Amino acid sequence: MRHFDLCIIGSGSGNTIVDERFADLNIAMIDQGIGPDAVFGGTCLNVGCIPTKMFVLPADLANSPYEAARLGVDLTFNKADWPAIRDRIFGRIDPISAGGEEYRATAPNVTLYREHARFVGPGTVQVGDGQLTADRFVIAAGSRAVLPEIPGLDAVTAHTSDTVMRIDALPQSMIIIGGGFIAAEFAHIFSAFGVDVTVLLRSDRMLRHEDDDVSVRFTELMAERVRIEPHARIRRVDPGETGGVVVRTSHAGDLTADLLLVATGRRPNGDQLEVTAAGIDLDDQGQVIVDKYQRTTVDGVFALGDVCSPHQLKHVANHEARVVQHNLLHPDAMIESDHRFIPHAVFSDPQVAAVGITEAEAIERGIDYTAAVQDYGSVAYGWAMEDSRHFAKVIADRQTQQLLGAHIIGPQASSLIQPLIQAMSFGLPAHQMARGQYWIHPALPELVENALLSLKFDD
Ligand SMILES: Cc1cc2nc3c(=O)[nH]c(=O)nc-3n(C[C@H](O)[C@H](O)[C@H](O)COP(=O)(O)OP(=O)(O)OC[C@H]3O[C@@H](n4cnc5c(N)ncnc54)[C@H](O)[C@@H]3O)c2cc1C
Ligand SMILES: NC(=O)c1ccc[n+]([C@@H]2O[C@H](COP(=O)([O-])OP(=O)(O)OC[C@H]3O[C@@H](n4cnc5c(N)ncnc54)[C@H](O)[C@@H]3O)[C@@H](O)[C@H]2O)c1
Repeated sequence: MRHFDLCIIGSGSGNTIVDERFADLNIAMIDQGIGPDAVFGGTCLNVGCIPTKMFVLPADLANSPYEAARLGVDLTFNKADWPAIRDRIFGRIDPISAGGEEYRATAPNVTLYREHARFVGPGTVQVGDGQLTADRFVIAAGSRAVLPEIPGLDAVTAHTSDTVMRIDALPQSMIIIGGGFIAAEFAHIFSAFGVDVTVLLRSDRMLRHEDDDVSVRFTELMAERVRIEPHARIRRVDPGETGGVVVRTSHAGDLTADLLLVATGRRPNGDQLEVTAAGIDLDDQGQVIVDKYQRTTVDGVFALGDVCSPHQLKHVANHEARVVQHNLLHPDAMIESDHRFIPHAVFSDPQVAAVGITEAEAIERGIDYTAAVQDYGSVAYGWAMEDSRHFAKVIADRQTQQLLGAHIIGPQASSLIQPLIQAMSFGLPAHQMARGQYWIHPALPELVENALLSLKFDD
C-alpha cells in the first residue's frame, strides 16, 4: 500500500492548493472526473460557472432585440447556431481541463489517480483496486445534482446541468423542474435562443431564497418570457409518444416537451466518499463538518467547498482552499475562514445579486433595521435606459448605520453589488460610504449611492 504525505480528493478548488511550497511533499491527488466525459478540474470550469456564463453572453445578445425595440433600434433575432456556440465554448474549456490534468499528472511530486475514492478506515482510502494511506487529507469532493423521487424519472432522459450544455441540438421545447439558480440561468439561456420553456415550481416564486421583493419581481419578469407553473404537483414522468417527455401533473394535466431539465439542488459528495468510515462526521444535510480552520472532526483531515459548505459557490470554495493551503503550510499559525458576508449573483435576465440578510430575516431576528428601495429609473443612467423594472434594496442597522444586506435586481447587478460587499466587509457606515467618496456621473453605481442616501437613520 502506498503512503503519501498529503492526499487531496477533488480537482476543483482542491487543485489550487498544491504550488511550489509543497514541492518537498509526496502528494496523491484523486479525481474521478466530472460530467459525461469524466473531465478533470471540477464543476466550475467544466459544468458550472464558466460554461454557463459563456452561454449567458450569447443569450443576452439573442434577447437584445426586445430591449432595442423599446429604444427605437430595430434588431431581429434570426437564430442561435447551437452547435457553433456549444463547440466554441467547450473548444475553449476542454483544453484548459486537459492542460490542467497534464500539468498535475507530470508534476514530479504528485501522483494523479483518476478513479473514485472512498474511505475504508482512518487515514486509508480505496482508489480503484488499490488502497493508499496519507498523513494528511484534504476533502474537496464537491457536490452533485440531486434527482427528486418522481415516479418514472429514471425511465426518461432527465438532463441536469452536467449534460444539458452539451446536447446535440436545441430542442423546440423544454420543461425545467426547480426554480433556483440553475433554473433561472438556463430558463434565460434557452428561452433567449428560442426554446419554448416551462418552469415547474414547488412554491409560488422563482429564487425564493432571495429577498421577497426581488424574488417576486424576478418571477414576474421571467414570466414574460417563459411559462411558469407555481405550486406544480408532479405525479409522474413518462417518455413522450414521439420522443421527449410527458410530465403528468395534478394541477395542469399533462405537459409535454422535447427535453427535461432537472434543477432541484445539489447534494454534498461526502456520503459517496464514505467519510464516516474514517470517523469524519457529516451533519444532517450531508455536509462534512468543519471548524473555522476548515478542520474536520478527524485530526489532519481538512475539507473545503461544496462538500462542507451550505454556500455552494466557487468564491467560497476558493476562499476555503486558500485557508486550507495556509493551514497545511503553517499548522502552528492557522488562519480562520471568513464567512461573514458571502455574496452571490444569479446570471439570468434580469441579473440578481445579493449579500447579507433579507428584510424577512431582519424581521425574524427582531433587528432594529431600516431599508430603502431605489429604482434604476431614479438615477441618471437608469433614467436614460428608461428602466422601470429594476431596483436596488439596502438594509441597515438603524443605530450603527452598518449595512446588513443588499439586494439588486437588474442590469450589471453582479458588478454593482461589489462596493456594498466591500462596505460590509470593512464596516463602513452607510452615509459615510455614500458621502465619503465621489460617484461617477452619470454611471450606474449612482444607484448604490442613492440607495444608501435613501436610508433613514435616527440622527
Ligand atoms: C450549472 C452551475 C453553475 C454554477 N455557477 C456558479 C457561478 O456562477 N458562481 C459561483 O460562485 N458558483 C457557481 N456554481 C457553483 C460552483 O461551481 C461550485 O460551488 C464549485 O465549483 C465547488 O467547487 P469544489 O472544489 O467544492 O467542488 P468541485 O469543483 O465539484 O470538485 C470536486 C471534484 O471532486 C471529484 N470527486 C467527487 N467525489 C469523488 C470521489 N469519491 N472520488 C474521486 N473524486 C471525487 C469530482 O469529480 C470533482 O472533480 C455553479 C454550479 C453549477 C452546477
Ligand atoms: N450563479 C451562481 O452562483 C450559481 C449558478 C448555478 C448554481 N449555483 C449553485 O448550485 C446550487 C444548485 O443549484 P440549483 O438551482 O440546482 O439549486 P437551488 O437550491 O438554487 O434550487 C433548487 C430548486 O429546486 C426546487 N426543488 C427542490 N426539490 C424539488 C422537488 N423535489 N421538486 C420540485 N422542485 C424542487 C427548490 O424549491 C428550488 O427552487 C445552487 O444552490 C448554487 O449554490 C450557483
